[in-house]
Amino acid sequence: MYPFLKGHGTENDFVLLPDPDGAVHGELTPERVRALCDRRAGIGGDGVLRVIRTAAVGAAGLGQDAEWFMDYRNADGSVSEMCGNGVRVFGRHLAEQGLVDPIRPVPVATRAGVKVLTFAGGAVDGEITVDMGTPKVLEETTVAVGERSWPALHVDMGNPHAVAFVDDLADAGPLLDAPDHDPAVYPAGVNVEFVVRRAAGHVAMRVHERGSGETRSCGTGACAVMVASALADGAARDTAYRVDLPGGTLRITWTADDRILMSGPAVVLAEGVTGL
Ligand SMILES: N[C@H](CCC[C@H](N)C(=O)O)C(=O)O
Repeated sequence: MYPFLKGHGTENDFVLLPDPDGAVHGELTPERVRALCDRRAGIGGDGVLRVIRTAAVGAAGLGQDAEWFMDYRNADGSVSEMCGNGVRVFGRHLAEQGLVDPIRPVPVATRAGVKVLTFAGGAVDGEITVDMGTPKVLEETTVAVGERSWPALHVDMGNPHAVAFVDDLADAGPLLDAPDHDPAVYPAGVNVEFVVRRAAGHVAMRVHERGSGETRSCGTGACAVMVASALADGAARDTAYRVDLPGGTLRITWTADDRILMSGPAVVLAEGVTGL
């Protein structure tokens, strides 16, 4: 039997696997990840966060100045470079276990480089702000659901996103399958976000996540939505955007020195053991 915990950030939920030296869980096969994320026969989650020391993770961690590495997997077992909601839950777990001190900024290594977390008021249960690094704004493309298609902006947050503005979030339909996208633009698949404007500096979105389907929230996706919205609005840097998702709200700022800061909650709600 193996230890696990369950957590979420704005209802993007994860199975956490404590594995500090990589000796507990062995190889995290896609089959095992799928079994863990299965909402009927497993624990259930949009993804898995393996909590492992950077020194134990091998090449993916090389050169990263952080003690802990977030080994993220999507619910289908695929590997992704980064998970914004996941890294907040990851940080909350480390702080609750006394493995990091929330008084000081906490660096976390990922496949998209080191992300630095700041706990509001230095409190374990405080809102967490993540420096998500510099966004890459790439080409205009299109996405489609059934007969309907929309222009979309390719934004890379360490993982790939396509952001499409719609008149009504219901226009995107049931989002049961991945929206059609250009494989030449997204050879490794894509997270697709649909966004509507609510007011100046305030948007609402839905997301179909690569490897997990439609989720209640996507942190990197909310950052990509904010970037596309700020560009479309001609917003000044350091303008804070409110991004409403089905699972909650994230606050996102694009700084004058070209970094994206994402603030939001993180909850670890259960722990147990599993034979999966
Ligand atoms: N499905 C995404 C990874 C999880 C991103 C999302 N859960 C977040 O909070 O950023 C991908 O394959 O790039």
